[in-house]
Amino acid sequence: MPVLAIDAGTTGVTALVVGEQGDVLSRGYREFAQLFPRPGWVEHEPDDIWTATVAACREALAGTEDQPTCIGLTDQRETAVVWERRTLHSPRPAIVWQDRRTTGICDRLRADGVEERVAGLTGLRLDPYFTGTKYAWLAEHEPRMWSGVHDGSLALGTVDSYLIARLTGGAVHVTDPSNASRTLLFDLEKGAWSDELCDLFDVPRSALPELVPNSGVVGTTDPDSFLGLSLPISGMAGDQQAALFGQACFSPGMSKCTYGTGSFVLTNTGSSPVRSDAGLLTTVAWDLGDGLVYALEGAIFVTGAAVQWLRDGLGLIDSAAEIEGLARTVPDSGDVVFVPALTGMGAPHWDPHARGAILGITRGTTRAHIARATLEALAFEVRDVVDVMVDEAGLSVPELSADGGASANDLLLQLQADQLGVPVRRPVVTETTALGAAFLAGLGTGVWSSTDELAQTWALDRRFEPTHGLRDDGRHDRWKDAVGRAGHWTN
Ligand SMILES: Nc1ncnc2c1ncn2[C@@H]1O[C@H](COP(=O)(O)OP(=O)(O)O)[C@@H](O)[C@H]1O
Ligand SMILES: O=P(O)(O)OC[C@H](O)CO
Repeated sequence: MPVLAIDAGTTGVTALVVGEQGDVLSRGYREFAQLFPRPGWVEHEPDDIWTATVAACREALAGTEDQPTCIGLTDQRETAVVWERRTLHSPRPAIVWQDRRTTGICDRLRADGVEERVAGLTGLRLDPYFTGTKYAWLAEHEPRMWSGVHDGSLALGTVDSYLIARLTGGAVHVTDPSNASRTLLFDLEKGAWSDELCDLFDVPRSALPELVPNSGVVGTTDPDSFLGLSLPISGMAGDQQAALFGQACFSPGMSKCTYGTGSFVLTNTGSSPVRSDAGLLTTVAWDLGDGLVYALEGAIFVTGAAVQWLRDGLGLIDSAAEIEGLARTVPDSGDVVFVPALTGMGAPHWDPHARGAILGITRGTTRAHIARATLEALAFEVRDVVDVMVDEAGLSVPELSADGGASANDLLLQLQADQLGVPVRRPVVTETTALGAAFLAGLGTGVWSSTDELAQTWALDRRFEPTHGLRDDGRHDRWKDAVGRAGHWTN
């Protein structure tokens, strides 16, 4: 009884048909347009996301004889979508999580002294990253459109809610606690929308989706809207939480890092939310119907994107995969340090004014040293987050499970193990966001009976052991020094 998993990511939609052994039977993928209407603004056309979703699913379904019995959905989180309840069309593009236009709103709210209260309720920070600030911007700048949100003709939601509305022909308006916990509108401990936060961001509670658990049937696809299929939608989660689930990190203390455009480290902390004053986010991992499970998260904005910049900005490599061979032609970075703060810094520094820096260049520096310094930077960034988890939050991280596009890079994962001083393990299936969505959906319809059964499907591809002595060889101190210099670069 296979499951169709839809991963609606930031740059494209992946669809997988997943078999009962957690194996991938077929795949589909479609990119969609990234819109940059002004510097620092990032938008998506919701219709484009929907069209890419249908096309990716069509491709995946055509690739296997085994037809799925249910659907799981995971999404890029935080992105704010508005649509007409009646027609399902959007009056304006979605404002993407990467969009920085709400920096001024965050500064104003901070000056009003509400940050501590907001952080206390949500486990997040006042940062343009989060959905509530984007709604507040729409309320302020597009009041005519926003009156439709107040009068009930327009619905609000993140990409999960929007796609479920489209899949069900408008019959269902839901979200789950993992996505809701990224909006700045969700009370983390109560597990419910907060009226106080809705007032603060000028969001009518009635425009928000209904909260449902991450696993269990929430609706059925409308055959007229979705490929002639009538399938139960029975699992959903934000993509980083789905990856934690797909890595079978079901017990407190288990950690994963997804290396994509950015990197996201999540540690399962069980039924109690663990707070951080040092730059980590407290978030809902999932609710399987028996209470909230929480995670501590380090969200790093630029990691794989730095590799893309070497390819597209500098032309040092022709493909992302080439970086490994190039970096292996030198034994080390020759004292070059690259701080890839290309769009500011996320966890644990949270400095939107930081910019990238390459330090330590000499006449002997080659493109191979820059490539190696880039991979070292990715490993340092993740180490900084894990160090805060261990030193400030008191968590133990005895090993890290790696996934995502850049986890194909063996040198990166070896550098990571060396920096962390603990093993890094890579599963056979590294598309863990989609896999997690499939697991949640299959649990919701009885394809799998328990998380114990799911844990059996986790298969090791390779384990990277730390090299003795490299964690404390002085390179990380030089990195920290360089990070300090890259900070507060713009006004
Ligand atoms: N072999 C590799 N080494 C380093 N980075 C890589 C490699 N392959 C892909 N990447 C990087 O991984 C990212 C793509 O990973 P993916 O998981 O698809 O990201 P996303 O879900 O954020 O779109 C790109 O930023 C790319 O530069
Ligand atoms: O779509 P991705 O894989 O870049 O992930 C985006 C994150 O969920 C943003 O918080």
